[in-house]
Amino acid sequence: MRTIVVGTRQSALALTQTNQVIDELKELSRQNGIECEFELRKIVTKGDRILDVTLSKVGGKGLFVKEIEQAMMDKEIDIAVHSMKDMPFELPEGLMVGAVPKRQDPRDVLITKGEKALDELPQGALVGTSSLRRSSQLQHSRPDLRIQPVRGNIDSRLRKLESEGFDAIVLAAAGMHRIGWQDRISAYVPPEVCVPAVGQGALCIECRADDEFVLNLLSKIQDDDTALAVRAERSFLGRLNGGCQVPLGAYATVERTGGGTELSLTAMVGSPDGAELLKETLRGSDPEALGREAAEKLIARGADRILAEAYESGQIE
Ligand SMILES: NCc1[nH]cc(CCC(=O)O)c1CC(=O)O
Repeated sequence: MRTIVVGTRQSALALTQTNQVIDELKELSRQNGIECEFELRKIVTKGDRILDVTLSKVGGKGLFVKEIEQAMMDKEIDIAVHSMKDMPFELPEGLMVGAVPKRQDPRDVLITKGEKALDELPQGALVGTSSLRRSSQLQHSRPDLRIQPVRGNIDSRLRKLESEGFDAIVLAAAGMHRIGWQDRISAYVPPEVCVPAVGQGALCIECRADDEFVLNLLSKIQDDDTALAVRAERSFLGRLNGGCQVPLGAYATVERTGGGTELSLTAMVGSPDGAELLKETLRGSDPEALGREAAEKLIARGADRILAEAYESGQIE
């Protein structure tokens, strides 16, 4: 019987979402008569070892993913469960996205002291986020807000809400729901106000491209609509050169009509201070073409210049 070794980071979120996927895969393999067992292997990544350093100074997003991918190429592990939004645009040769399960809530949320929506925060409120995408869009609708970086895993960011005097911090709804802390969410920020990060709320199950057994198993957990939406969003990301330390976001939804599938993609690029905010919403049926088209429309309006300027001050989600 095949034992599938699942690599994971050790954060509360990584462990929880990996275990949730393993439970689902166990059930799906039983239903489909696929004989296998699962084993969890914890991996400490460079990103985890240097959680208090500004990530842009040490090389950016792939930091949470690279060592896990190396372990997969070395056959120490067979699959890994990542947050889709942490995935760099390009995967290493020999690895692939084996499946994209059904997406969780893609929205950003505010965690405040007391129940407060964005427009109820006091004048000049101190808001914690290290994401230029979030700061750009929040400052665009509330220029009075003071934004300050806050890093660390979800649990340490929540502690910093108290210890560092923030009026609010911004997190992804999906993470809070997955670890069962939805009660701490004070308000949901609508995607019209804050376009989510590319892939936010979705998971990526990565595997070796030649592992037929695993690919067959993973096909059972794939959600086709989520996979299509994420392809459109990531095509946009790829066309704008993939940097995730930059203020861009994209969110796609899928509608199945009688005739076929239609995607709607909203993409944004903004300056970190929110003074400039460009958005496009497009519809179409080819996810890659839609992402490219959105990028080209935004580039024609100056997105390249905004991103180049923001890159200098690069921070990270
Ligand atoms: N930036 C880190 C990160 N990567 C994935 C999530 C959880 C949400 C998701 O899976 O999209 C988070 C935390 C957050 O942004 O609040």
